[in-house]
Amino acid sequence: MMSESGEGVGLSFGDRLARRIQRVGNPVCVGIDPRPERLPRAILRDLPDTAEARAVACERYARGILDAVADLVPIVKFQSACFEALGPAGPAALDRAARYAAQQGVLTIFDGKRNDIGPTAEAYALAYLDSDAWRFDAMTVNPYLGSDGVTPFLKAAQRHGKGLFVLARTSNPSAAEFQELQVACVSPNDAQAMPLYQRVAQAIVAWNQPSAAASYSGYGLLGAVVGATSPAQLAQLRSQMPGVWFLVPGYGAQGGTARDVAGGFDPHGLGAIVNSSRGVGYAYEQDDASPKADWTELVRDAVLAMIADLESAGIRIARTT
Ligand SMILES: O=C(O)c1cc(=O)[nH]c(=O)n1[C@@H]1O[C@H](COP(=O)(O)O)[C@@H](O)[C@H]1O
Repeated sequence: MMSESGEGVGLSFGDRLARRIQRVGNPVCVGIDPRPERLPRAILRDLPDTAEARAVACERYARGILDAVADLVPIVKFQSACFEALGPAGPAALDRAARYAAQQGVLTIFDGKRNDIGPTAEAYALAYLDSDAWRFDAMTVNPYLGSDGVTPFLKAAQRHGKGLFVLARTSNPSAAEFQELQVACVSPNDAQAMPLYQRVAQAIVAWNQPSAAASYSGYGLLGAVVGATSPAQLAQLRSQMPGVWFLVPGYGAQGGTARDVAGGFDPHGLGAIVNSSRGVGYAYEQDDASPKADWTELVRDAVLAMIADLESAGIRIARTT
């Protein structure tokens, strides 16, 4: 079973992402993180005060964003927490929105940062990658439990041409608390200490190697999440992790700039997707006085501005047809 997007059906996730980025000519990932209190007035107007109504409103918001950007960007990322926060109706709204995204031809990431012990990870992999229950092209995974917690996702992703983005060096203020702890490897031959995120990066490279070697683009099915808020680590990891896609959150609302993310790309402008959720999805809040009637036009303008900003930092991708 491959992506419903029809984008390069038959190709691995790494190749499908490369192809789609080259088709649209930019590496922007639009984050869809709906917060009921921040939805556009046009959606909030006459909204009944029920959980079901809020979930339908968030779905309308997600569809509005997709209508505005699906032809512009390679990929979108749904923040599961924002839908789960709406109660039982939230995940159902997420499912409808994700299916709509697939119909629009844009690739999709389920951002739920899932993991558990092996057998439970298998159940998560069954839900998000193996079965028809959810239709996403990729998902985020937390590697804290070690390789037996990641392997079920890896195997399911391989079976179905899907992708994984594994947390490596996250964008949040406390990221260094554990991720930069110096760890020594168990083998006495390998006594050199390194930050924990570097050890995770090494594991990601090893897990990714077979699919990268078999790909056309050189990029495998695994990605690493590396925040825009640590540009030095991002650039260092790029050189250490050839063939691994980066999902780079933290641009915009968290302070990351185009210059900060530039080190995440390879010389061809591939290798990374840069996420912006609030900076794009709530662009209409900045511009209440805008003569543009439709909030989705302001969201589209924000994406065009982000693309131009990334280009100004040298992130350019040659378009292919
Ligand atoms: O995996 C993620 O997407 C993620 C990892 C990380 O290190 N930092 C991070 O911000 N994210 C997610 O990326 C999005 C960032 O949102 P904005 O700060 O509004 O652009 C949110 O959905 C976060 O949960």
